[in-house]
Order: sequence, then C-alpha cells, then structure tokens
Amino acid sequence: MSERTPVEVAVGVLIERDAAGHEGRFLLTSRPEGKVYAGYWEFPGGKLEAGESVEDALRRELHEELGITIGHGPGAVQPWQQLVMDYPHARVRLHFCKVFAWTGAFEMREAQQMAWQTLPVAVVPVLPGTIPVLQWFAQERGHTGPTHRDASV
Ligand SMILES: Nc1nc2c([nH]c(=O)n2[C@H]2C[C@H](O)[C@@H](COP(=O)(O)OP(=O)(O)OP(=O)(O)O)O2)c(=O)[nH]1
Repeated sequence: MSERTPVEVAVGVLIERDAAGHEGRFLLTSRPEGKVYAGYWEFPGGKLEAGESVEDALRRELHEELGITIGHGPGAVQPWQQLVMDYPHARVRLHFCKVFAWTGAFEMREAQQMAWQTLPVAVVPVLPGTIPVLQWFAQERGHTGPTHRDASV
C-alpha cells in the first residue's frame, strides 16, 4: 500500500464579525479556469512554497488571489482545523485558518468570483474539501439541516 505524501495547503476562512464579536458571513471564491475543479466554490488559499509557514503562505496567496493584506495583530489569523483529502489528482493536507482582520479592497486577480455566504451556502457546486468546513460551522453555530445545495439538483 503506497500512501502519497500530502501537499500542504493553507486555506483562509475570512469571517465577518459584528460589534459583539459574533461570527457572521464567510467568504467563498470560485476556482479559476484552468485549475482542477474549475468553477467549484472553495475557501481561498493555496499550496505552501518551500520554507513557508501556513500563515506566510496564506498571506501570500490571499494577496496574490484577492489583493488583500491579512492583519498582523493578535487574533487576526486563528489556526482552526486540519484535514487530509485524497483526490485523484493529489493528496492534500488542508490547514484551515479563520481570518478576522484584513485591509485592502477585494480584487479578483484570477478572474474568479467571490460570494459572502451563511449557512446554508447558496452557491453551487462546492468543492468536496470545503464541505467539512461547512459542517464545522454548523456545529459551532447550532445550524441544523443542509449546509449546502446538492450540485445535481
Ligand atoms: N484553496 C483551497 N483548496 C482546497 C480547498 N479544499 C480542497 O480540497 N482544496 C484542494 C484543492 C487543490 O487540490 C488544493 C489547493 O491547491 P491549488 O491548486 O488551489 O493551489 P495553488 O493556488 O497553490 O495552485 P497552483 O499555483 O499550483 O495552480 O487543495 C479549499 O477549501 N480551498
């Protein structure tokens, strides 16, 4: 049995908070044309480059893809969950981080789309590796029922 070594991926879950600190909408982006799973909705991010930490990679990817700069202050980025996903094209270890502070205007630099969402997510289709995040949100938020729409309906 040969286990493939996972590729490390940093993923940013950007979340809006109200004045009381309650978490609200989160940001999904569509995968650009030319990538595997083009058009699928996911949380923005990408692969770590040599020598990068998860936070370094997140900072670089969100700037490259969305034109925003993640905050440096305490609490701006919170490591949240890790998940290994086995796709036909790759085995990836996803490092999901909640991101609460950023500056700059959103600019879709890879011609992708963005959508601020709550549960249940309205955009379709959602990337398989994104669905567990919606389930973690459902647990945290006491959301019952579907977290997203079935792409085939
Ligand atoms: N960004 C992101 N990737 C995810 C999520 N869930 C999930 O399974 N993935 C997978 C899809 C890809 O196989 C991998 C991310 O790689 P990528 O191809 O988007 O990264 P990249 O921008 O560094 O790509 P590239 O420069 O090599 O084209 O992680 C998610 O929520 N966000």
